Amino acid sequence: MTDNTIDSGPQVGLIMGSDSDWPTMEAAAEALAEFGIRFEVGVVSAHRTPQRMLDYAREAAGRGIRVIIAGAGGAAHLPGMVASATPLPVIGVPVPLKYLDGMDSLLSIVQMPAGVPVATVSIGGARNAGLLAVRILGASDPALQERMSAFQASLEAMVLEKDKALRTTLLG
Ligand SMILES: Nc1c(C(=O)O)ncn1[C@@H]1O[C@H](COP(=O)(O)O)[C@@H](O)[C@H]1O
Repeated sequence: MTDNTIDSGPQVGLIMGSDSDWPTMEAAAEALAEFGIRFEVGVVSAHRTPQRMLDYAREAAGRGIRVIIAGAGGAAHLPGMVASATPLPVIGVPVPLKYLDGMDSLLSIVQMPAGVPVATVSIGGARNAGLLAVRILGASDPALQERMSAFQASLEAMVLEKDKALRTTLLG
């Protein structure tokens, strides 16, 4: 029997350690929306709400979530801790803060011990996190994969257009 609740529920969980991360994380939401991906957004902190973080990670797969994007700044333990408590793929976004320019977040997220992977994008790379989530979902959804291919073709067309414009400006 089909579980309509799961089929129509969010496919991606977009979480962040604080609402102050939203200006960075918003780009992930935009990318998901561009591809028509159903997603949920929430603040979950390993440091400040450890029980909520564990509950979220343990229940996500059962609710129909298929990919988790987790953004955090500073001592960014959220993505790794979530990955430790779910079998779902977790994409970590290092959020740059006032000090250390996000290097602290990047190193906190990327240096996971073997066995507990977090797919880490660049500092502030939330758009790529959203696009990576689309690609993961597209691996089992040919129509979505086709849309990703079309998006990639549009990138190529955009670059060729820029190349043409630059040459025209420089060479007349
Ligand atoms: N890195 C974490 C975690 C965590 O990893 O559990 N929880 C909050 N934070 C981060 O603290 C920064 C400052 O948060 P506030 O702006 O709320 O003080 C944010 O970038 C957040 O992701």
